[in-house]
Amino acid sequence: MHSDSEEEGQGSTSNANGPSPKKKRKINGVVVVNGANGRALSNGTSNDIKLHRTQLPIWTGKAALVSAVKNNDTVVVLGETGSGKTTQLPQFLHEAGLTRDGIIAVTQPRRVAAISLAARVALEQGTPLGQLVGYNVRFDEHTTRNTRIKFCTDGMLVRELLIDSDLDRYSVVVVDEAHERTLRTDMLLGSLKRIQRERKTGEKRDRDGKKMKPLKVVVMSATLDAERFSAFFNRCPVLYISGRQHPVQICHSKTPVEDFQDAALRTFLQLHLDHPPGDVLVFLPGQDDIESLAKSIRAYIPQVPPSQQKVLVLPLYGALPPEQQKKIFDPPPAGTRKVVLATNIAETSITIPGIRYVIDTGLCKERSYHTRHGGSGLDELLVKPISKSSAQQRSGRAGREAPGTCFRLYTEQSYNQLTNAPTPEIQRCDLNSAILDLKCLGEDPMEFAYMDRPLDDSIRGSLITLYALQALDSQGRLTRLGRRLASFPLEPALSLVVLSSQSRACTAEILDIVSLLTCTAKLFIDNADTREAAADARKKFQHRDGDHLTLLNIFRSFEDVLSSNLSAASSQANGGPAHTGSRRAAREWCKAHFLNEKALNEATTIRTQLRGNCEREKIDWKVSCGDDAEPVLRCLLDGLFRKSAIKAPDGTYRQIGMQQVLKIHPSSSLVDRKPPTIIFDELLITSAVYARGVSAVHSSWLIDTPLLNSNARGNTTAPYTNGHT
Ligand SMILES: Nc1ncnc2c1ncn2[C@@H]1O[C@H](COP(=O)(O)OP(=O)(O)OP(=O)(O)O)[C@@H](O)[C@H]1O
Repeated sequence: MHSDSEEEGQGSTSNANGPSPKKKRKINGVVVVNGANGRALSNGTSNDIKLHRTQLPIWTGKAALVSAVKNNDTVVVLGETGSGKTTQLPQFLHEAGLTRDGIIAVTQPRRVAAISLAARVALEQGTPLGQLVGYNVRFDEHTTRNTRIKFCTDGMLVRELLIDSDLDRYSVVVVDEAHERTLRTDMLLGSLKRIQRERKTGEKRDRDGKKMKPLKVVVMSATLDAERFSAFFNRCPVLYISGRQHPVQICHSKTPVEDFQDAALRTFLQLHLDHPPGDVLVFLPGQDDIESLAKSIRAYIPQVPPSQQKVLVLPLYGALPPEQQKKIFDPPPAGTRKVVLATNIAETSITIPGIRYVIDTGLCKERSYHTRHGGSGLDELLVKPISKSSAQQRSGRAGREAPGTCFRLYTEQSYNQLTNAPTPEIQRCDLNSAILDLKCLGEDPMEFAYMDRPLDDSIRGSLITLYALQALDSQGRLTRLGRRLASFPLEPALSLVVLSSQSRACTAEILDIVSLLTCTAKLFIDNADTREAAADARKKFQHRDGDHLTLLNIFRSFEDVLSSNLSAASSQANGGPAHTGSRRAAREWCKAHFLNEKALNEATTIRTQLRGNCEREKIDWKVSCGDDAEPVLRCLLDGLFRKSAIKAPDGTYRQIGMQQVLKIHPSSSLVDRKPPTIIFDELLITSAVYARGVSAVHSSWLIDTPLLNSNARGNTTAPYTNGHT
């Protein structure tokens, strides 16, 4: 099946893709830390844990690392996967007294990593999670006043910046997995540079007027482009931790793979039958691929010899509710092989106990945004080959606790042709929210310290959108409305929908709709075989004005099922635990209507948070417009006016302000009715450009939208082009 086997080795020899040790020493201010190799960790006693810590490659470099951080504002730390960077460095700094004046924040691109790392480090420190060591991710925070090491998503730290622009509670910020270059990581890097300067020069004072303590920054990754990060932070020192804990044998496909699903299935079955015990982690591009491979594995397993039929298949993707995600960390029943089917959310930082084998399809899903005319709302999720750094991270997951093997379902030649690192997200995503956050931080988005600057067209497009949303005034200054919009954990356009629900007296309806629009899990779970049955079952929810009000009907019917089966109705009204019987009824109801219960539960959680946001903004979220659809549609139009379109004589639509030609997606309830004017949630390119999530609005309502008003004034672009083009 596979050949071209090579080993990504142990000890201080670097792997084929990394720089040679000699070259490493040449880099500006470099300190080379040589690591030792370790034995597998048992998860058990404190002695085991102490022993494990001392055996990690990073351990011998402890003193050098601590002194480098003490003596420099910023250091870049580069080390192989599993060398101990993420779990140990924060503990070293804490033990060396760097938390006396503030907290250490350790940022992660993904919430699952932040939560599991906090749990691990709390265990290593021998304290309950949430005390000395805690975490903060969207919709979930476990910290106390005593927390000194806080794992958080990069997005949460950016949100904290909006409240405390100097991060004065923090003494050190560790930006982990910086090579992933998420939008929030890049925003953080630029902001941290500013904060360091302001704290150092005394430009900003603390609440008592005293000069603030310097902020230390540590930028970490296994694979990042160290010199670029060093150059960005004024040529700061780079520290290398050489050595990984356990070797990983790499096997490439001999020939190119045509069908990655089929290849992943075969590879899994073959290794399951031929290889010694050990759990398996398979990397796939998306949720659909995961569900389909899970189905195939479950279908094939009954055909293998009975002694080998014990296989536990566990999915892992972003939209999966946290309690389901956590299951991957549990040991499987005795004699069972666990196989985790994951997207790239399992690629960095996390250690899934038991994993000895990785199967890497070499593919991921990447979002890219069309910047034309300031963003037509055309967001594409494309399956793309991963980068070399992702491939290395993926293989690294096999050698966390013991030697492992990684089967790459692509040839060595294909591997060599991969790009070194992914394109920074800031250069391929919608920037509206990021630019609004920068404005709230008092930054000029055209002058911000980007590591990689987005296209000027993208920045300008977002400025125009924010102006049209009235988040900025004609001078490009942040308005009071803009600051309010930024206080919601939503896209600015949806924040505006929520805010305008106050004056239109329909906040209850709008929060239900926006919560469902925001949740990550898919609501509709039909496939080609069940599409007709699903459409029939859901017909009763259809609203004549379109998909948004249909969503509202679905959410409300779901809640009716829950509450009519609740023995204690009050517990549910508070968002408290629902009765098991009502849960069961809700599950069956969802199944009968081909709806994803997870999505509805997620929307319920989001709504609870949004209600909290409304309370802080003094908006009464209980106010309802009853059965009147008009206020709801008008609110949606207030925020989504850039996603409105008018019917052309040929039955297609023209997006207002962009002239984008589009059609209504077949999944919409309005596909046959084709009303004269529509709003939509997103555009999708397949054989044509389709609008999805469509509602009918009155053409006359468009007159009131900021888009037409500002166009009429002829000045949508004027304030931002001067001096910036
Ligand atoms: N949750 C966990 N359960 C068991 N062992 C763990 C856990 N987290 C970390 N470890 C152990 O600690 C080692 C070091 O993990 P750590 O995350 O610090 O490495 P790293 O250098 O940051 O790697 P990466 O860049 O891949 O995240 C792992 O290889 C593993 O042996």
